Amino acid sequence: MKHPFALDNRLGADVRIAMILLFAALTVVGITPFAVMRALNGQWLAVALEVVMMLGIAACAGHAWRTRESAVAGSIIVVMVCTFYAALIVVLGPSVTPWVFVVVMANFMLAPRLLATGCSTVLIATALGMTSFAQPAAMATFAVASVLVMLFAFIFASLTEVQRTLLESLVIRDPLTGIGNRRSMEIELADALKGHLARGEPATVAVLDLDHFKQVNDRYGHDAGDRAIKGFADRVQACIRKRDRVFRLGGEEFVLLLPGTDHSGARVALEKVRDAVQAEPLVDQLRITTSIGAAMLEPDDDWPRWLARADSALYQAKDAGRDRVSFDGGLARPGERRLRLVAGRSQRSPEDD
Ligand SMILES: Nc1nc2c(ncn2[C@@H]2O[C@H](COP(=O)(O)OP(=O)(O)OP(=O)(O)O)[C@@H](O)[C@H]2O)c(=O)[nH]1
Repeated sequence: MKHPFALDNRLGADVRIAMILLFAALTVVGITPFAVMRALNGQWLAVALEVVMMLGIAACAGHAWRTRESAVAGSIIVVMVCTFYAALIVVLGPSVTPWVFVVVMANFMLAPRLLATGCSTVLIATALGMTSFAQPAAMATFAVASVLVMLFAFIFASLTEVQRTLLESLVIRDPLTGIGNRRSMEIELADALKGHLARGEPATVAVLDLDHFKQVNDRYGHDAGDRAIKGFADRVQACIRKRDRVFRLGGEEFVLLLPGTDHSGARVALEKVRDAVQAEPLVDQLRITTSIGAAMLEPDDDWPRWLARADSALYQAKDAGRDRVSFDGGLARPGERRLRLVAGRSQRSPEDD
């Protein structure tokens, strides 16, 4: 199964792929004239190193573009470029040493900070050890300048990472409960559906709705209602397996994804959740029950249909008296359930509660 917050990976991967493509393009534009010049001077070893490096970068960029797998491609480029530049410094001497600054900056944009720091340190050490500087002061200047560039790049990469994490959490997390929001549910449900259908594994999705929640707000205030919603999310998370996922769909409605779980397994898991919710007050002395509708994945499902079947079952649970688990596929045929879903939404009134 994919990472719980698949969108995190997508955001990160897209930025890194953009950096890899930019780096590949700039490398070709920046290095080709030097390679031509060296070819004219007969420096064939250096030309060979530069051409092989450009081809390697282009291959990694192409792989990243095709597969959207940016992390490995970025790391390979960093190791490769540092190795080739260390070799070029040995072959060509001080004339290529200034490129170290560019490579160090690029390292932190393409690879994780630890790898970038390691490779940059090795490159700087090689440049210091293999370059014959005119004076000790020139060597000291190069050493200090390159370490400062590495430090700035490290700090910049760290700040970018912090901002990316913040952005991710704004995009995919529900701010009240801290669990995944509707957007992350859509991504994970689509991924789970594809994976489970391909492997022929069962999976169940459930829609959970707090009962008579309007009365909670009306009697105890919106703040108590908010705390109850948060308490509910915590309670559900505490009694599900690690690979199960819970999302807040909106309001007092939640979605629970149970991968690798068939009808009987889901029945046990969902009864456990239902029981845990009503067993203790969610907030202050407030005891709330929950109704749950569930649907097992069927071969011709897409994720909205799968979810709609669970939602339809939720209305059966509500109609049957609440505080219960209902499975899709009971009384009505699919067409009828869909009609119930639409009608149920618009016709329910507070008096029903
Ligand atoms: N405190 C709080 N209340 C919310 C939030 N989102 C939705 N609600 C309230 O949840 C209530 C949902 O009410 P209804 O959809 O009528 O359902 P219900 O009262 O739970 O009744 P049943 O679902 O039929 O058992 C409404 O009063 C909403 O204002 C929220 O984020 N915080």
